[in-house]
Amino acid sequence: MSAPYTLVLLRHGQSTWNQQNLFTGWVDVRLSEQGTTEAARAGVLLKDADLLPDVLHTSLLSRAIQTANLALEEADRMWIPVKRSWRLNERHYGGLQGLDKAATQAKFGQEQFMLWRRSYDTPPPVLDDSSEFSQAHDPRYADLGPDLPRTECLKDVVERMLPYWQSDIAPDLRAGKTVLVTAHGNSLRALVKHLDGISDADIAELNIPTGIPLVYQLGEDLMPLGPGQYLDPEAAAAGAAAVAAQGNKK
Ligand SMILES: O=C(O)[C@@H](CO)OP(=O)(O)O
Repeated sequence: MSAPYTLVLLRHGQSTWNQQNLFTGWVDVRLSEQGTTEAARAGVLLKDADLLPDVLHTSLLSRAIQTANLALEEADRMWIPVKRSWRLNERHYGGLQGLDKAATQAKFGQEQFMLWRRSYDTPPPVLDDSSEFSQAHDPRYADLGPDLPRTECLKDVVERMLPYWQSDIAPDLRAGKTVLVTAHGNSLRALVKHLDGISDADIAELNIPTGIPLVYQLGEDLMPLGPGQYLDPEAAAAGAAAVAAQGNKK
């Protein structure tokens, strides 16, 4: 098949921990009620735009899987093939997993908080394997061995996500399939950084809203032919602003 190729990125709907304003990372929390509504609406938006996915790629985290299921049910595409990979997981938030974002900002100050949250190459402290928020003993990651992260910065996410983009997503795009990738705020920031050529400094400003499909048309080189388009731009702008403000939430 020849270009343009169609790629749809979808961050999971609001999770219970997004709702409670907690750092989540690899902790496997589910969608909130609002999140299930957002996920189903994402499917309606896809259907209304006549963007019917032929193949789905998700992370191994339940909130992304639930989101894809709900969206594909609305779009009547539950039957499409699925591949899941830890490489699409949220950024591992290390020792911040399970902590309240506003309390963390109050305790460490805004500068340190933003460094951990949005700098490109400063990872949070390592999470100990004995923590209740650790994934060291989670069977879904049993084959990862030394690849299992205990903290990650966005640079680490780019480095573990891009090989999957090349090996698994790119061939589906080149085969002419409409590809849906259902993932997370920071794994999608990593992918958008690659696609839009955003600098290490400027990526700090990018926030991805929950539950709104972001559509790219890609050329032969699998780079965008134009800017990505949210299917509901107004809701996307409001959602991104809400994500940006999470440290200030009471
Ligand atoms: O907590 C997290 O895992 C992420 C996404 O919800 O948060 P942040 O936007 O602060 O990187």
